[in-house]
Amino acid sequence: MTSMRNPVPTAARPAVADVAGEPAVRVTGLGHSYPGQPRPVLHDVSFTAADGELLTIVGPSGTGKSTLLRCLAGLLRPDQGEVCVLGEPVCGVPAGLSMVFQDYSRSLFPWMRVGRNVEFPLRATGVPAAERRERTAESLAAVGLEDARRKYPWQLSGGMQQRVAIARALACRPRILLMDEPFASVDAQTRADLEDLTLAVRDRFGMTILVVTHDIDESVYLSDRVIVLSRPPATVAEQVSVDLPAPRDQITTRSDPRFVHLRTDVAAHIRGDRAS
Ligand SMILES: Nc1ncnc2c1ncn2[C@@H]1O[C@H](COP(=O)(O)OP(=O)(O)OP(=O)(O)O)[C@@H](O)[C@H]1O
Repeated sequence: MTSMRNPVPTAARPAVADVAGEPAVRVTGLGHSYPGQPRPVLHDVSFTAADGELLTIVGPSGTGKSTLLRCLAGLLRPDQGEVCVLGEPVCGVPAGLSMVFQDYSRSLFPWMRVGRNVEFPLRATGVPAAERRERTAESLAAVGLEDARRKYPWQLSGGMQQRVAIARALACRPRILLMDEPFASVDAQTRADLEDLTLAVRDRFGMTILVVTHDIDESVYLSDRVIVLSRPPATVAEQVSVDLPAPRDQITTRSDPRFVHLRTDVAAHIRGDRAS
């Protein structure tokens, strides 16, 4: 497999507002119900993410993790509360925010070569051709796919396709990256590589990353903080700070006794065995 340890571009970020003293993401009293459903999915969800922080969001199956992420991305309008991204209330997809979905096969266009896929959002936002080429090359290099530019997505493995999806998000130079179960559809080794790629990207860009995952070990390995959602209607049951040293390493970090303690703690909070 191509090396994933290539440098991630430290490129200029899009011009987005920064409101002094505001966290990168602020969620206040968020509630959401789907039409026709007997009860709300989310109820009074509140938390913040600091600039450069990596948060994971975990919780029981079907509790509203993806719904929460879609509210943050401006894809769903909550019926209660407020989401602020970079100090601005969200009422549409915020500038400076990109999202990576679980299903890369549906998020990439099969009829476009990899390079075209990566530059697609840049074309849509009117980035000039020379800069599009530069950003596409940088982003593909960042995920170890510099040689795949002229291939079609269906000529790549699942893990490589997800790296293309990550490269496409990086090409937008986001301040905030949302990832919805991004590694759920790849094998264990590729998953570990993509986890390390995510940490490398965060370190290089200093971007704020929020990851929804079902995998408790992954949540502890990646996080500065784990947000545990309760059963529906979901609220924040617990926030677990992860004080494991950096840089993290798949072998050393996961065999650290503190890692084992933290994963047990998160698992207990998901099951509702442990009071806040
Ligand atoms: N578009 C929709 N219309 C109606 N109900 C929906 C819609 N999307 C999700 N739901 C319901 O909202 C609840 C939360 O779904 P969501 O996908 O946000 O949970 P999740 O925690 O991400 O799930 P999982 O753990 O299975 O990935 C579920 O009961 C789901 O059936």
